[in-house]
Amino acid sequence: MSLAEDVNAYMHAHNILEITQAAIKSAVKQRSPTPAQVMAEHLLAAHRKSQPKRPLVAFVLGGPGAGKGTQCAKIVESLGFVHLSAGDLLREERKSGSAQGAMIDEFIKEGKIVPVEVTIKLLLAAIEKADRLHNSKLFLVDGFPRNTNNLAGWQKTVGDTLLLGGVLVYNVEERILEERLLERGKSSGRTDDNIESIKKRFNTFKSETTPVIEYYKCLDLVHEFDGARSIDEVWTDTKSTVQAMVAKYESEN
Ligand SMILES: Nc1ncnc2c1ncn2[C@@H]1O[C@H](COP(=O)(O)OP(=O)(O)OP(=O)(O)O)[C@@H](O)[C@H]1O
Ligand SMILES: O=c1ccn([C@@H]2O[C@H](COP(=O)(O)O)[C@@H](O)[C@H]2O)c(=O)[nH]1
Repeated sequence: MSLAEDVNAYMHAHNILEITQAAIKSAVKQRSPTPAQVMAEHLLAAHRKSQPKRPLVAFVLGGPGAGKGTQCAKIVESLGFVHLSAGDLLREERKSGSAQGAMIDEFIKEGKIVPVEVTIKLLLAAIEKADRLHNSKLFLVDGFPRNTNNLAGWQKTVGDTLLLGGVLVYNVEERILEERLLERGKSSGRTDDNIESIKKRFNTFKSETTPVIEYYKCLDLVHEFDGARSIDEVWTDTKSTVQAMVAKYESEN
């Protein structure tokens, strides 16, 4: 085969003429003074659309008792996300009775952050299972990343294989959080819904989780909510934010 034939065959096999013509059309349509830029953007968008969809992840953060789980349940019900609570996964793992289970138990009671390798392994296994069994593409990761070590672990292990659409952050003052958690503690059976653990969890949130939120603010990924309002008021804002996040994801992927 000659070089010209080879080139022709390649162009035909990969629709290069059609792709290039569409890029040229979009530059001409816009009468852009920078056609190369418009064409490059068009080609990139076309490439992204042709790739298999990366799952979308939204992190959900806020102090203990801020209403993360409550809002996540509503997002699942109304917008079809899969909810993965890092705390729930750790509590489930704790039941295993292994040495790791005992370690998790101790960390939870003390309000300390479990080593990132343990949490990421549980999160990724749950994401892979939901993707494989139900082709789920929308995930809420609730209560993670809890500190900068979690953040680094996520970036190293997950990188760009999942698309971070945003970080939902619920702000509530400690006085209200304490009331909510003590009330929840009457029936939750959680070993950390007592005043000693609650104080420790507040300290961990302030010293370790706040820097993570600040980091994502710098990337313009944070959506903050006043979580002290009624559940329905918080939901109204949450819903419109998450709907916009999904719409952007669907249009770009
Ligand atoms: N907006 C709200 N107003 C009043 N009570 C609320 C509100 N949101 C949640 N609650 C109640 O506060 C308690 C804590 O809520 P939730 O479990 O959703 O918080 P969380 O942030 O997931 O907590 P944690 O981090 O400890 O798991 C629950 O008993 C819940 O019913
Ligand atoms: O990424 C995480 C998430 C949670 N933990 C530990 O679990 C408890 C309870 O978490 P909730 O989100 O309130 O259910 C938390 O205080 C940590 O001890 C963790 O280590 N890493």
